[in-house]
Amino acid sequence: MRVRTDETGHVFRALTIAGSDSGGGAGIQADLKTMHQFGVYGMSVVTALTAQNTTGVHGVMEAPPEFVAAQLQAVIDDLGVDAMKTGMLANEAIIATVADVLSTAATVSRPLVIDPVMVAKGGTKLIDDSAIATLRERLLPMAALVTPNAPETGVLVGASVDSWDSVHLAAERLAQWGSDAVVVKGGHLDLDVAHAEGWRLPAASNQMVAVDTVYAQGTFTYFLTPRVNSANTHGTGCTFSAAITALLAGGAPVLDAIAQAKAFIYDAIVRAKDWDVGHGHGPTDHSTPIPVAMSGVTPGGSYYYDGRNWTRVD
Ligand SMILES: Nc1ncnc2c1ncn2[C@@H]1O[C@H](COP(=O)(O)OP(=O)(O)OP(=O)(O)O)[C@@H](O)[C@H]1O
Ligand SMILES: Cc1ncc(COP(=O)(O)O)c(N)n1
Repeated sequence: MRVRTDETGHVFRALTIAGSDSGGGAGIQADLKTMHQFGVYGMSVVTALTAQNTTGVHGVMEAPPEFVAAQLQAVIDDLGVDAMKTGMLANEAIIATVADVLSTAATVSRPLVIDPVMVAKGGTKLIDDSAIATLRERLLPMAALVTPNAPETGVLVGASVDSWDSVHLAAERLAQWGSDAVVVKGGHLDLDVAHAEGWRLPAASNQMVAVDTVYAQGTFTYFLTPRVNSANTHGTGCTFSAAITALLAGGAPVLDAIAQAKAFIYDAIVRAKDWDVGHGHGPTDHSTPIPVAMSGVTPGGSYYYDGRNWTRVD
């Protein structure tokens, strides 16, 4: 994909502030591959190195907070940022440093997506427990969007998220911390929500859906795809939030960006379903073609993507 520009020749730039995954499926590597695929110039601030592969995280080395600040300042001072995301932030000192730098830079006016990465697939913690409050108090108020999965949502609001009602309640509570929008990702949620919501899913669908629930300005909007039965889902959360960030860098409205990113991650999981990359949870296919944009998503609607088209199902 060629780098995209606007009519004045401005190259769209996106920044990821995250950890390195030596296995290339998640973290900084997934983010940069995804941004590149969306035609956006990607930049990175590395918070931690992980010795990681598809079987798990075998070691972590955190960057000194001053060096995270130095990377961030270097990018902001010279290249400029149209949208940015955070992933693995590792500890409280790094979170406070990122918040300090962003709140003094003009960059803070750019959309910030927070993917509150907490635990890797194999169970290794990627952030200290003591850092959660700082993330909530310092970073969420700056966010255009926060993208927790169900367990992360539960940790952030201090209540378990394991029923359809609890998803709604938690999304509302999370928004009170100041993020303009919240998406509770449904990769970990195996609920019969289609039935609960009365969605009219296409007859061909097997009703097993992965639902992402968006809460913004007092309204819930839902994005659904079939649930893919695959072991290769390493880095889905990183890839999804990086795609949203790339689209925001190009000026897309947040709901349209979430829809297109949701279609992208679905296609990327489907394309990598039978891959034999590694012996554990393999990566998704970051070279997936960009799915058609769905512009003008109506807040409050429910939308289903089947790998080709979006259908309104509410
Ligand atoms: N099996 C699946 N089939 C279809 N979509 C999925 C599947 N698993 C995850 N997704 C989608 O991928 C995106 C990331 O969701 P998920 O809840 O898995 O995030 P995550 O927990 O941060 O990622 P990970 O589980 O890799 O740490 C969401 O849009 C979600 O709906
Ligand atoms: C460095 C790093 N960052 C994030 C994740 C989680 O990835 P995801 O939630 O996308 O699977 C990971 N495993 N490693």
